[in-house]
Amino acid sequence: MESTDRSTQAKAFDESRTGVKGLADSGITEIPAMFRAHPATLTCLKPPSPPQHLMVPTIDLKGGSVFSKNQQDSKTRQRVVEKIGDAAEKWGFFQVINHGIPVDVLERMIEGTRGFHEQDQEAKTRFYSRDFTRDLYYASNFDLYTSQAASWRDTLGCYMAPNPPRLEDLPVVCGEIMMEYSKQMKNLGEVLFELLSEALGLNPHHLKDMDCAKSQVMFGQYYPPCPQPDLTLGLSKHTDFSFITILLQGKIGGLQVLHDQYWIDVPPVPGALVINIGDLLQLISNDKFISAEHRVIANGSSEPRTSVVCFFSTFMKANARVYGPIKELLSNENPAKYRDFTLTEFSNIFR
Ligand SMILES: O=C(O)CCC(=O)C(=O)O
Ligand SMILES: [Fe+2]
Repeated sequence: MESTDRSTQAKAFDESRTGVKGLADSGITEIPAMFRAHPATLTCLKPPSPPQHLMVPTIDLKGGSVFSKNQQDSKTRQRVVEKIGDAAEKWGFFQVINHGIPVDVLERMIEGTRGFHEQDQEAKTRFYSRDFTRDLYYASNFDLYTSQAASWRDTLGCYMAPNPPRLEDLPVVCGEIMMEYSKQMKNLGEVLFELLSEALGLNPHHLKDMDCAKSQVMFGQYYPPCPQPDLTLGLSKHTDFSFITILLQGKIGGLQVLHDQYWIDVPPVPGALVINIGDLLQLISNDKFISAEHRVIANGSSEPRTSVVCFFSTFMKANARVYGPIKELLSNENPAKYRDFTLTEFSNIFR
């Protein structure tokens, strides 16, 4: 496709403000050319099957033992710390169960997100924006004008912390559950940063004291059924610009992580949350933990796929705070692999 065609199509799509859901609802049987992925990407969608034993680790946080400071639970906690450290080093991804967040909160968050994307177009379009520094926006494809091909997905984005939005500024259909879910994410995030600090051999408060748990951005991702799922992606391969990311997937799979040259499915596990290490934690851990590439294949089912992503990150907001490899982790044998960056510099690179 000519690049001018591509940008004309992208502009018309953008100006329609109806997102990919609008295209899917119009009943098209072929996806527009601007969504067709490059042949090399498409080949990569049919990779050789990975060996059976390669599975993203699932870690049981066993409520009480990880959350309490009880002495007799310290052995269980130590084992959890080891498993988390191992997963963060080798995979950059793991799932957690028994994390303490009630199932009904997870379900209501998925339903709320779906409700946002499935409400009347007018109710949604008033939030439509390509200014991703805004506190709240609904849009399709952050990189609409720059990517090789667009992806089959719409997004509701919101900065939730440290300055939470006002309930009255949030969409009615999902505002309350977003506020509640964000509090739950803060609590779980703090527990995870404690465990990750210990896994790095640091005191449990180290990462929290560096403000890793302070900023939160939430994405309500919506992947409508795609008429030609073999020709595009739901979300192209990327790493996350965050310290960590907590992902809630609905019932429909599609998330894959790149591990040992294989694309490995991360199947939805009822009640579980997926945790992944982002670029910022890879940087401050001096590559001890890895920010793994991942992607979402286009949704070939007849139901929409919904996921809720909570990034511990300032994302596109300007922030002068400086981060570099943690000094306590460095030695003659392990010199710093990165220089110090401000978060603003980092987000410009990411952009
Ligand atoms: O929807 C998903 O399962 C993954 C989303 C994701 O990777 C992201 O938003 O960065
Ligand atoms: Fe991601």
